[in-house]
Amino acid sequence: MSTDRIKNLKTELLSDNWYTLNKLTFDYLQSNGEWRSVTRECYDRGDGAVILLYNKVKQTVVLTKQLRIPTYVNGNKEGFLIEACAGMLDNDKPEDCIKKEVEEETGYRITNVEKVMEAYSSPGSVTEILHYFIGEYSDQMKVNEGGGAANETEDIEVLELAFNTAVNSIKTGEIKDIKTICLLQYAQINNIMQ
Ligand SMILES: Nc1nc2c(ncn2[C@@H]2O[C@H](COP(=O)(O)OP(=O)(O)O[C@H]3O[C@H](CO)[C@@H](O)[C@H](O)[C@@H]3O)[C@@H](O)[C@H]2O)c(=O)[nH]1
Ligand SMILES: [Mg+2]
Repeated sequence: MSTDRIKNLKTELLSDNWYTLNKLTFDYLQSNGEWRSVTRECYDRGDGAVILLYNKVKQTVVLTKQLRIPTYVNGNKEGFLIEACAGMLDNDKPEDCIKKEVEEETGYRITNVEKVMEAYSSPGSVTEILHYFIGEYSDQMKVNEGGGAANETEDIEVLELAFNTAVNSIKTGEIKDIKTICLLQYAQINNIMQ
């Protein structure tokens, strides 16, 4: 990883308690032609995958609701967040990861998923790139209650909402998660419910 405008990149570990926080120091060639020394903290939690589960017949989507403590300490009163099903890749390919997460978190066993985009989640400070999928679900695909993997400490509520209600919840502020907003708007723009 090198460009003509970055040199002498040094990485200093600040924390590897759960994920990895590094302090990066480098020389940066500014647009005005001068080199400047820059320091940035950079949090590495690995990459992730997210999916919008949708049903065209019922005009519904399946979302999850769970405690997200960072939102609790930043303005989210009860601390719970409505999100599209998502998980961290660990060592899986994005497509395998997301199918596994769907079954663990929502209880649906789906076979077909479509990748629609990938995007950095918070590029000023977090390394994560997120792989975005959509996938159709039906009642017949339900194989368990969902709620999260048994060996993890997840406590996830599964929500089945009318697509229009979900989209409207962006306006009301009830849905306030960026990956979920991206997928709901992707669905709207591309008319996937039709
Ligand atoms: N002990 C401990 N456990 C943790 C910690 N951070 C996360 N975990 C556990 O690690 C697991 C992560 O669950 P996943 O379903 O794989 O990930 P996610 O939290 O849903 O992440 C998804 O959404 C994030 C937020 O948008 C994304 O950042 C991520 O890439 C992914 O898409 C959960 O059991 C969670 O409790 C921590 O600091 N300590
Ligand atoms: Mg998850």
